[in-house]
Amino acid sequence: MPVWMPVVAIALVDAEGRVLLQQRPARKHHGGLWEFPGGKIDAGETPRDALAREIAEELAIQVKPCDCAALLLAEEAREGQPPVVLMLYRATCWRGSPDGREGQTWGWFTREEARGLALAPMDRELVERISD
Ligand SMILES: Nc1nc2c([nH]c(=O)n2[C@@H]2O[C@H](COP(=O)(O)OP(=O)(O)OP(=O)(O)O)[C@@H](O)[C@H]2O)c(=O)[nH]1
Repeated sequence: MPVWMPVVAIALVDAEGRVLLQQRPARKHHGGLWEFPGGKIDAGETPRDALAREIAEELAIQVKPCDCAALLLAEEAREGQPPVVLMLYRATCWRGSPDGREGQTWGWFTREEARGLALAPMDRELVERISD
């Protein structure tokens, strides 16, 4: 088992400054909570490659690795499991229209609206730290 779990996620920001958040499937860790799209980085992938892959799988949009800017880092300890280290990127351009390909509920939210969601713990902190 790895000693830590690298996870990559993205704040997709639309023309009105809202971010895209989606709800985790009930059966998964943090089930039902809202988070940024993304996932675990596979062996041999760079964070940006992992982002492009996850976003295409989850939302059917194409984000070029060069259009992703590194933004924030967060860590979460987990009982009996390796800690998660989440690398959050930001992008304002992509190709295609988001479509929840894994059946997830998703939407665009202002910071104020995001505060009202049941966010995953790291995401609650990240939403506050994203600058305007
Ligand atoms: N994608 C994503 N994961 C997050 C966020 N915040 C957060 O705590 N996590 C946690 O990071 C881990 C990422 O796992 P994941 O389940 O999204 O990754 P994955 O799709 O590659 O996993 P899988 O193939 O096992 O389903 C989970 O423990 C998840 O709860 C976030 O904003 N985005």
